[in-house]
Amino acid sequence: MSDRSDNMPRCPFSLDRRRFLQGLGATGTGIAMAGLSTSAWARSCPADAMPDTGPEVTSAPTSTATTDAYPFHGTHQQGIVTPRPANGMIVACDVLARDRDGLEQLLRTLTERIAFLTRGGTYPQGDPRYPPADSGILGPTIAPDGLTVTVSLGASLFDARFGLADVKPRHLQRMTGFPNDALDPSRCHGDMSLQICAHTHDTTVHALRDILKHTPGGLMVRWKQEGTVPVMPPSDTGPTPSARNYLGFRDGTANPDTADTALMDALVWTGHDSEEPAWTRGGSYQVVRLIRNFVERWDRAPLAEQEAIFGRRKDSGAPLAGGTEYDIPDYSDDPDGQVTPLDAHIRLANPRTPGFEKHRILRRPFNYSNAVEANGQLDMGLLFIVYQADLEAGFITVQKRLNGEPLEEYIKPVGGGYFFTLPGVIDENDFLGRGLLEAAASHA
Ligand SMILES: C=CC1=C(C)c2cc3[nH]c(cc4nc(cc5[nH]c(cc1n2)c(C)c5CCC(=O)O)C(CCC(=O)O)=C4C)c(C)c3C=C
Ligand SMILES: [Fe+2]
Repeated sequence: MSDRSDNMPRCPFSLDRRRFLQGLGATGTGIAMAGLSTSAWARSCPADAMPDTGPEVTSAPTSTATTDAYPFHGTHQQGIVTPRPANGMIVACDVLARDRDGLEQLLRTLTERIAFLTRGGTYPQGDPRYPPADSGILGPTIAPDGLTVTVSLGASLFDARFGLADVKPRHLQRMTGFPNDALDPSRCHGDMSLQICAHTHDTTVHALRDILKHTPGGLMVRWKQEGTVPVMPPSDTGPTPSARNYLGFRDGTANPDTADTALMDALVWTGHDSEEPAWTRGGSYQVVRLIRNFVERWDRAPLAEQEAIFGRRKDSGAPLAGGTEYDIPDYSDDPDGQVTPLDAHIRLANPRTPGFEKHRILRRPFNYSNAVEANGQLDMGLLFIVYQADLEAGFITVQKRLNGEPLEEYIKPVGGGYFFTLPGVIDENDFLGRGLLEAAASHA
């Protein structure tokens, strides 16, 4: 029994509370049903049950995690033009908050947790009568480890619940299937996506568990996909270093150069279009696609066919016309596709014709390897993540061009969603989504 006698809602992590939630069934739904706001819950937590968000890391981390840290505050969120680390995951969530105040509380909590997790720090031991402040999977000192957590919103968040319809990003829509898709509804859409990336896998898992622990009644995970990319040697000179995908080809080669800020303003960051709501400036459209690779079939396909399908050499990643990986393909002297087939993946995705520049997208994919299918086939593929300033001009245009490509014999999109990545958090007084909520309030 608890020794508390006041009428305040108890700390969400107390034993009593946990039993209460178990009795209700699903954690988040239970809280929502019980009519408790996350803010009331947060207020009821004793200070020593909450992590210390103050000091920078001073002691050496206990794991192999690194002390690389990306600054949290800025015009844009991290995790978009940030170099792709070895581990990434997308967690699509439904928002359980019941009104705009609850949504604001959720966004403020996310801001506070992500600011802490990406900076790192040490947790207090706390009162043993309460659950520990942290899962403990990284030890007592949390190293930043190159962690980025990128928060994006799905079209469903702009339904009637929060009164945000009037300020929805212009192109944000529910993802619909393309001809080769076999979308599994349980792996599609979501009110919010969290892209969590770091050098080590444990850091991403720790961040997710921390965020979920601090947002009871605010978020419920809908689906999740983890992925990895091989770490590339420093000798790699590409603008966004490529890494081999599970079809054995170098992936990322022809990405737009993330160091070119004018190019990023044109291709990746939203808000340069006067028809978008002003609050979207500094955000980006995020597309997530879970694309299964039929690796058993692929591994039996001739090398020449594989290279013709992509339009690149498998060993070096160079265009079929020759040169080295980062040489820009030129199709002008190959109008009939004698060297690079007209339906090669890279030629369809970017024909390099005048005016096509505006359709370029920033790809940030990870390879995934899940369990085994019932028929014994490996469930492997690409956690395809792309960012663009304009969803229609970017992914949707490029995917329509790719519809029917020869690669489709070896791939099957099975899930994903469209999201809008919120602009960055400027300083300590700002929080994720502040501009959106202020715009909605002034529209009312
Ligand atoms: C709708 C956009 C795209 C989807 C979906 C997509 C799936 C997909 N791609 C690969 C592997 C490679 N893609 C490569 C290049 C490339 N792909 C897209 C777009 C989509 N890919 C673009 C825009 C480009 C760049 C084209 C260019 O500008 O030349 C390459 C070549 C190397 C590289 O540039 O990264 C590979 C390899 C897989 C396996 C896949 C789905 C499973
Ligand atoms: Fe591709």
